[in-house]
Amino acid sequence: MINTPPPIILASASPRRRELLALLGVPFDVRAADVDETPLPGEPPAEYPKRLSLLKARAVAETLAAGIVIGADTAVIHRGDILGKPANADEARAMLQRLRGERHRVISGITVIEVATGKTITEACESTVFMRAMSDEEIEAYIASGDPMDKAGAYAVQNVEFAPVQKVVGCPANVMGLPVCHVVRNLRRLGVNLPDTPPTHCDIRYGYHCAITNYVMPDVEQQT
Ligand SMILES: Cc1cn([C@H]2C[C@H](O)[C@@H](COP(=O)(O)OP(=O)(O)OP(=O)(O)O)O2)c(=O)[nH]c1=O
Repeated sequence: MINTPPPIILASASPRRRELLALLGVPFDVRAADVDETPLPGEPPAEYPKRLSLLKARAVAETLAAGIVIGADTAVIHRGDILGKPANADEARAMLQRLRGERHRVISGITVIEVATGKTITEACESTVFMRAMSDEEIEAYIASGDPMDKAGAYAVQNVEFAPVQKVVGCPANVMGLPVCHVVRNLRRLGVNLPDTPPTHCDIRYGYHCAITNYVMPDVEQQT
């Protein structure tokens, strides 16, 4: 008898997460999870994306009888404040103006749930991002492009025209919304058979790019 592997379900509406997960070369389905993303009063910024990734994965897992569900959430943290997705152009402007020329943390929480057993793993991945000093005019043009509106912190590291990031310390895929190496590690922990993946930031020093995403950053410093 041939054992069919459990389906993988990405609990996300984010096109970036879909693209990043697709790089692993395994089939998966996508189900958006609609959860309340309001931070809890006094919630430590580092806990927030972990809690939301768990909420998203659980919301989808509850609707399924089998499979492995992946939930993720990405938060930009600047001077102790959590910056989510901007609600409007004014918020986008305020976020970009406070982030320019400064460094901030990007933390993604990821949760994997094995539906049949309820086995759940939640982790966080943190990168440090240094933004370039951008002018008010550049910020206005970027807002007019519409790109900031569905991004935490109102920017996309992957936007090559605006190129808002000077340097990333840590994993660039994490900044884009899905730390792929963490996903690989945790799917394997749940017994998922994945094709070999190239070495990445999370396991060895590997040049100035992420070997899974093949995403070349302006200046990515490796972490050991
Ligand atoms: C900082 C940053 C965020 N992002 C994106 C990734 C996420 O899609 C988004 C952060 O918002 P999230 O709330 O983490 O995710 P989402 O609402 O887009 O999707 P879902 O909850 O359905 O999974 O910002 C980038 O694409 N590039 C970046 O540089």
